[in-house]
Amino acid sequence: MATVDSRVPGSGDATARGSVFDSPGYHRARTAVLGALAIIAVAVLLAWPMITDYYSYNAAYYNGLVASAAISAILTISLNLSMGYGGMLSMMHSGLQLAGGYATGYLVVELSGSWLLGIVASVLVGTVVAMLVLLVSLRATYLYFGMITLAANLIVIEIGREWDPVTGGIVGISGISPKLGDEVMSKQAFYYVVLACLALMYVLQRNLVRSGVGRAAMAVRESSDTASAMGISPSRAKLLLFGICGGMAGLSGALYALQLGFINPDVGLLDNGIIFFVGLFLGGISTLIGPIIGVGFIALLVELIKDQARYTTLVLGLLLLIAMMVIPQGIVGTWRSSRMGRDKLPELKEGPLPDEVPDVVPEVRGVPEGTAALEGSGIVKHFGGVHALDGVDIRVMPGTVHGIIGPNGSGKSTLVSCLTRYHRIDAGQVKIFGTEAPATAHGVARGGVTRVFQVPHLFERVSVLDNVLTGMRMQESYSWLGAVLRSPAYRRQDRKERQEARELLAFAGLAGRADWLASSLSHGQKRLLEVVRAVASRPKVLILDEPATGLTSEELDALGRLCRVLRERGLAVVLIEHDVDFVMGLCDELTVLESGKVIERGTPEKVRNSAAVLEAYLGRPDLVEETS
Ligand SMILES: Nc1ncnc2c1ncn2[C@@H]1O[C@H](COP(=O)(O)OP(=O)(O)OP(=O)(O)O)[C@@H](O)[C@H]1O
Repeated sequence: MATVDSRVPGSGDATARGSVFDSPGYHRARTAVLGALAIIAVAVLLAWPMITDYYSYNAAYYNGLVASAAISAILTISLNLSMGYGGMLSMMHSGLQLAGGYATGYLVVELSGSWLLGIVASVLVGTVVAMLVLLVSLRATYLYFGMITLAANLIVIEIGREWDPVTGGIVGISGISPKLGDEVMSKQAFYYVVLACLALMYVLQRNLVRSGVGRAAMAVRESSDTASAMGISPSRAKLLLFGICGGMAGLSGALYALQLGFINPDVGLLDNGIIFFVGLFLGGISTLIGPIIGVGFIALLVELIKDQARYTTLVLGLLLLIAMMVIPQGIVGTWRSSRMGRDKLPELKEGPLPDEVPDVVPEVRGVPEGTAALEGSGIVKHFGGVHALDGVDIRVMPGTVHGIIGPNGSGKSTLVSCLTRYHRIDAGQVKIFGTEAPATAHGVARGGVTRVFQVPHLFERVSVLDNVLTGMRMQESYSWLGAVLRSPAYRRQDRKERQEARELLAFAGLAGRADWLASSLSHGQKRLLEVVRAVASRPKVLILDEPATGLTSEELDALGRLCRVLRERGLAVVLIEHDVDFVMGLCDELTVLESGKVIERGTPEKVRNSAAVLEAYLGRPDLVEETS
């Protein structure tokens, strides 16, 4: 799932046409200029040791300056992954850097190990510490997670101060140097090591963010309920991402210790972490290049005011304040959302809906005769004194559209939440194709039951296409390492998924919107997109909670057509809906609830004529007659 910054063009007003910024010529020129600037920047960085050697008596100082900025950029990329893409407020990044620094320091100085081994150890230590902290705070919300990481940061510093034999106590460890054979590596050679690490971490971040692994993490950031409905385990997604962030922070700690030759508890102090936060927000959080640009800018600024060093903190504070007030999306985010920086949207191609059903639409065959796709027996759910469900039985057969109707507050959504394990049931049993349903919501999704919520739960800040791709997460077989290394298997699957996602969008009449931000869609299109995303997860049972609300007649047709296709393909579709015409025209069977109890079940014909329904559900037989 890419974010606004990285690839997704435009926002709501992106339809504006006619200005020079929308012309293909401008976009070609912009790409050429940005490409040239990137090449110049890389060339300057690569030639930096030679440049400083030639122009300065103090080459080592200027060399070290850029190396330090690069090390900070690595840590800021890690912070970006955690806070920006993962939505996890981390206040322990300087502590992770410290832990990484200790690992290298101990290995190189105390155990006389190689610096390369030290780096590996630092990455491991950073990963383990981050994962441990995440494990104890799995249920913590954004702010509480932040406070737990703050506590963890203090603990790491304190351990550093007290664990003398390993950390050297208050004094720390000194004499940490990268050696090649018996010789200490030159500053220039080490500069290139740091640069290579930064390039690697940038690529790691980019590949991760653009893969299903990144999309899963961002889905959890947006809504863990929705992510669960896609079969994504929020805990696993967070653990993986924060573990990777910890490894990166550990790496920056190793490089820090190797560059300066020492590590002590002060490195972990939050004061030292401020530069990473300022760099991240100034450059642009949730943007790929933002952390590097932000940190680079600050490094330059700090150097320019070094004669007034006592004002550095004040300047950084003011800079952050101004950035937040003037460019809250940071330099890169602001550029990307400006007319100059925005990508050109493809022309909208609104044609007739394609007739051919895309292959990605799932198919369910070979279910033993009489086996229900989804079955709830004796479901009881109380919220305190409210008896939301009181012994509800429901059997949804494959290859049918099953409607659940009833007046407001009758328990329809609660029933669905119980069947999909979003609610813990007080009594009863849930079965999927005859087998006891898994205990967790994402387990149920993995068992083939996907749910679309009553209140839209789209991933608004990403593209329409990326929303659909997130739905495909369950089918992705590559590992995070495969995604980072862009293995052939990953690239094959990625290509296939993108093609399938576009076909599915076209089938639902959203072809022209694939590259739009989800937030820029109309209400009806959003609802439709949610259904498409759910279909992309290839469910065997699809539950739609009031999907028709706010849809235009064309969108309603597209939704009805999709539901019929799913039924033909053997899926069970569960439909909660107040639009009586839509329900009666589409459903094979209905379950009618009232005050948490089933008052009728059967064909639309039977329900339409049921006295209990006329009386209890509508309370207005005249209305039913009108709609029949
Ligand atoms: N989390 C909750 N806490 C307390 N009460 C709840 C909760 N969720 C639902 N209820 C109550 O349970 C009952 C059933 O609610 P539910 O939302 O399932 O009804 P519904 O049939 O889906 O209604 P609607 O058609 O308005 O969506 C209502 O009385 C509602 O107030």
